Amino acid sequence: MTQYSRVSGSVGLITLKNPPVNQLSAVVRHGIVDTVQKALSDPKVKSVVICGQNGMFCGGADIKEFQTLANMRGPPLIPMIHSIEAADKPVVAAIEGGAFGGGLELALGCHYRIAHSKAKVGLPEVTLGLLPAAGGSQRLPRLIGVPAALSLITTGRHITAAEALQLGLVDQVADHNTVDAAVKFALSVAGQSLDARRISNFQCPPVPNMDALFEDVMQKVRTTARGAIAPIACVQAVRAAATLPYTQGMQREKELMATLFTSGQARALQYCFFAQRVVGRWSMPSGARWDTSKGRPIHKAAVIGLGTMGRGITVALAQTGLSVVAVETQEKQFMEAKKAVSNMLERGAKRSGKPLAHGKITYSQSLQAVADVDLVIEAVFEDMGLKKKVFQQLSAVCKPGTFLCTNTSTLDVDELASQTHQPELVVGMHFFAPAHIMKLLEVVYGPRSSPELVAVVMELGKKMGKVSVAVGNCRGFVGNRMLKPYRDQAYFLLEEGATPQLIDQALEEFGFAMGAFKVSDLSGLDVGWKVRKEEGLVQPGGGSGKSARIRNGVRYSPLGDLMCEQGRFGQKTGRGWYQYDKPGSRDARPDPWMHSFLEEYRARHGLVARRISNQEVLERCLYAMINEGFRVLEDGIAAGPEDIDIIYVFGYGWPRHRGGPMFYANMVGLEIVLERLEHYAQANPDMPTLQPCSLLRKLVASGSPPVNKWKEVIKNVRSQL
Ligand SMILES: CC(C)(COP(=O)(O)OP(=O)(O)OC[C@H]1O[C@@H](n2cnc3c(N)ncnc32)[C@H](O)[C@@H]1OP(=O)(O)O)[C@@H](O)C(=O)NCCC(=O)NCCSC(=O)CC(=O)CCCCCCCCCCCCC(=O)O
Ligand SMILES: NC(=O)C1=CN([C@@H]2O[C@H](COP(=O)(O)OP(=O)(O)OC[C@H]3O[C@@H](n4cnc5c(N)ncnc54)[C@H](O)[C@@H]3O)[C@@H](O)[C@H]2O)C=CC1
Repeated sequence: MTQYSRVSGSVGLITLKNPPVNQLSAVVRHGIVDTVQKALSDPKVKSVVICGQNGMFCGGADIKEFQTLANMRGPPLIPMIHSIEAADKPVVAAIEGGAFGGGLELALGCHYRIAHSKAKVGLPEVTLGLLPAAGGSQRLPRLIGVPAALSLITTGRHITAAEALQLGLVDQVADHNTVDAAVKFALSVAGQSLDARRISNFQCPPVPNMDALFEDVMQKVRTTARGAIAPIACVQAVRAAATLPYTQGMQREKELMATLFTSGQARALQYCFFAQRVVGRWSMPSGARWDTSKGRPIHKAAVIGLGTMGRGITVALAQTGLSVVAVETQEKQFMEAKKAVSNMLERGAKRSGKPLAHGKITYSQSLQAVADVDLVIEAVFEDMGLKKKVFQQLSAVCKPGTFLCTNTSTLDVDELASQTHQPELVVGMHFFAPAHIMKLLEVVYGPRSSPELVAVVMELGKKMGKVSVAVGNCRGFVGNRMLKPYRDQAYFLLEEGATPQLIDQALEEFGFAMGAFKVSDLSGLDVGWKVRKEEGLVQPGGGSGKSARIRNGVRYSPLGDLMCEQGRFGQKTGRGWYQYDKPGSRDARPDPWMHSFLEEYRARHGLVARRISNQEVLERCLYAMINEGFRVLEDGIAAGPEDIDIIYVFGYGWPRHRGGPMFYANMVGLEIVLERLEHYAQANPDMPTLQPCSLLRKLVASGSPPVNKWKEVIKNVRSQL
């Protein structure tokens, strides 16, 4: 709703009131239309201020209304904003908190904008698969120029009030009460001509070499968009602003929006927006929940093992302002880690403009140094024997009540918990490399983990700027468990006739940041080799004949093992599925050696190469992964499909505009996914991961409900188990 009052004698004050972010729902738009009319027709009112309640101007259109066109009743935004701009009394936007999307477009329709120094503004529509289609794509370039508008609209980034002032997006920045400042300002401009204040009348500031600029930006956007269409439409809309009169530009904005609005990508991106918030409302099978479990403050933390992960975790903790004790036993690693952490902190400080967090870290080569910390994160080698020993030592050294966390990527968290005096105080904190940059944190609880600890760790994740997802304990948890069948299929396809390039290209065209083989080269083939050796799966030389490709009764590809035997560990050795200029280089080039290696391998195993289509690559890799996702849901390891999707979008390079694997399955059609899995399972009876999961069958039998209704079917399936 919207509140109206007259203040300081002659200022009409319109306050948007719609928690949580004063989003422009139909009722608010009604309110704005009515109150603006009231203010303009009241002779005592000489100027108008629009503000929002509870320190927030406006979070934009109500995204929930976008679910169906039928939801979008009420006055449309565009004429509403035009009538404000056309008013003959000055209208001032008082921006506290933030003005985003339609909220900023409303402010751009006002004649003046005053922002609080802590406020942020932006046009984030692109992140929802849309463009600023309430005139934003046409007014912003006219106000701040084409290059700056392109940067804001194609990225959706939020900027500070100071940057907005510098760009000319706001007229004044207030340090104290913004509404008071706006009212004062409104009094001072009452009666003044508004001719030069209506942005739709402006010409876009001229740009030298405009064609070249747009070509360059379009090229960059196409490269980074990974198949997303909204950033491209955003460039096209700004181009219309730069080249067409306002009314024609608005027509173009409308046409482009019509295409985006009903696209699957917009649905996927809006699903991700809400899914990201859903995962914060975690629950455990015991019934413990985010809103009934309280954590306690952490003042001092420790990291054990300063290799690749420990260094990043130390930085991430220090950047939250915590005191950190960093422990590494090997002298060489100890010295290198100190230097590396210091460099990472310096780079972080430069990037963020925040002060260095150096002083908060103390280094030690002894576990005794962690005696007084509140929380420990262990990041030593992925070796159960070693980790068990470390947990026994931690349990003896740490003060009672210390939370003990492991960064293991696959091992059993419960087994580690059972090494300690207080197993309820142990969880997994699974970071992703590089740990100070990657946004995902899988929080792995066991049957004995205390809700208090889960609350503490979820909160700590938030402080580190992570998207934290609470999941149950099983091998590989959610992310790595689902990755295994995906990777296995990629290997099997190589055996059957594909090349690493063919598979990676299909996956990258789908939108993955990197294909399966480039990821494997990046993380190192030796990591999986070590695990497979420990599991007794590796036979030197790979064996020969069909039986060599069956281990424990299921299909197995020894290709990765053979690569490792040849020292091809990936980027670190300069050779892997691709070749690199030198060890450590990142520029992957196809390696002709691979061709003869695969030919010889196929001959040895009696395999005849066949043509593999992109469609088969996608169906086998993605549907195998999705099938495992259904098993994860059935087993209760993830609370809902949103948890899986957010893990994949933030941790595994899944294209956000496809919404995550489970949302994607829903978009493709569950009956189609089921039919294709049945087809591939029949052709490959030795690949049990292709056998459709019973939850998938149940969902199809229940009429393939939309993803937000799966939980009901899952509940039924679990209650029958
Ligand atoms: C605002 C924030 C920065 C606040 O952040 P924070 O404090 O961290 O809180 P959150 O946890 O994020 O959010 C709290 C709570 O609020 C909910 N929420 C936030 N924003 C919105 C919103 N805009 N709508 C609804 N709900 C919102 C959020 O979900 C949380 O609730 P919970 O889920 O219950 O936990 C941050 O929230 C933020 O960034 N918000 C989003 C800002 C944003 O992206 N705004 C842009 C929205 S899109 C927009 O404005 C577009 C337009 O205005 C254009 C409209 C033009 C319309 C024209 C339509 C033409 C259609 C043509 C079709 C033709 C087809 C045909 O005819 O065929
Ligand atoms: N590398 C990756 O991409 C990811 C790794 N992980 C997990 O993180 C953990 C660490 O992995 P990395 O950092 O890659 O390993 P790493 O090999 O780079 O580092 C491990 C470090 O632990 C040290 N260490 C060994 N025993 C120790 C002890 N008793 N006390 C103190 N330090 C000790 C080693 O000297 C080494 O510096 C593993 O469990 C791994 O599975 C999790 C996510 C991603």
